[in-house]
Amino acid sequence: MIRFEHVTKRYPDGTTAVDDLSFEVAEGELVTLVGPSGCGKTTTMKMVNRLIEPSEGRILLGGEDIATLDPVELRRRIGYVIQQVGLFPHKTVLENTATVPRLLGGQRRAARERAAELLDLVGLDPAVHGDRYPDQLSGGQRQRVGVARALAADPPVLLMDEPFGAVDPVVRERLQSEFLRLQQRVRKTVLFVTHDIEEAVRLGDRIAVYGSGRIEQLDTPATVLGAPATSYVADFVGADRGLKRLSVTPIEPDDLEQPPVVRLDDPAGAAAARLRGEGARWAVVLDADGLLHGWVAAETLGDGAVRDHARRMDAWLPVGATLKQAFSVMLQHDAGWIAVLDGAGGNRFRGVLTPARLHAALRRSIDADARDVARAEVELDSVPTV
Ligand SMILES: Nc1ncnc2c1ncn2[C@@H]1O[C@H](COP(=O)(O)OP(=O)(O)OP(=O)(O)O)[C@@H](O)[C@H]1O
Repeated sequence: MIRFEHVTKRYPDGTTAVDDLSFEVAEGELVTLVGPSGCGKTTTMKMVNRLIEPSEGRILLGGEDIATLDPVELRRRIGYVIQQVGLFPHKTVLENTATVPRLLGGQRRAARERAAELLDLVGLDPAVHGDRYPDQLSGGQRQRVGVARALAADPPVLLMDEPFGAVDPVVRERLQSEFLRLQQRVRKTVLFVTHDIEEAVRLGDRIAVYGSGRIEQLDTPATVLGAPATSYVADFVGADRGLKRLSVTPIEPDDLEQPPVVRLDDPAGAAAARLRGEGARWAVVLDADGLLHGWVAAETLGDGAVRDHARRMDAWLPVGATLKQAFSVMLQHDAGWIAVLDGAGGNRFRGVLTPARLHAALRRSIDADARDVARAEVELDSVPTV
């Protein structure tokens, strides 16, 4: 979808900001460009919407060489979100968001309806925030308006340059989650610049780690963290990359422990006998529809039904959530285990994750990468030398 072919940018003063860059961002893919200040990320991005022209090489968008396109026409196909959002201060939030559809010749009413939909999509209530002016919003809210405005012309491509850089870490994390959810719905082709490796890991389908003017490694977050291609990348992603892996390793059904399961309406005596027989100290409790209710300790089971003794357990996660989320939910609920349910609204109970299982899952993912690296080394070794 976006393809860089041997792109170099040399500024008039002789600085080579980007040096012979070749890579591709697939349709619907989000690639984060990450690296230290001055390594050429912004230059790379601005060449895509022709705010900067390359010195050599070419960039293709949907197969077309962008040098042959009218820049204004090109920019209509590309949403652009930057840190200093650049909203019009004298226009309301709704008017700001509706600007581009209006410029494209849309009717006022249709443009405003579309703008309201977009504000809703980025988590702002048009009825509450639509008529405010930018200086009546928080920094995080302004960023959301920036994203809504970039989406207004429904461009297939989004360029985002440190869009969440100016907000505090808590708001930033929330904006990231919301943006991820949004991207799952709209599936734009996105180039996202950040100098924050955590953000790059969290958002990117793939990460491009920049050295000076060059990409040192372009791969999935798990591979960049697990098998850094060079010592530069290893240094950049940091010594705590094992911890960062938690945020990119999903919970898989095989990671789960299967404790005994009882139903709310089961007779307590029978449940107690069963748990004794299995040597189990507790069981997960499901309701009549098979949905998670909570848990019950074997020693508390007396008369009546399981429901008379069961305790509620609200901490759960869907299959596919990350180990970091699991760890965080465990800490938040001070729980020794958390239930894992089918995602996608199914909510069927799949098993539980314990700290021991979490550790095993982390090991599994590290070992898998170690095998990949070993395999790559064997392949390298088998290349004949002359
Ligand atoms: N107009 C210019 N003239 C000369 N050199 C420039 C110009 N713009 C950028 N540079 C240089 O090109 C290099 C890459 O700059 P660029 O803005 O792409 O980096 P970056 O990775 O986006 O940095 P940051 O994270 O600080 O924004 C830097 O050394 C910068 O000083």
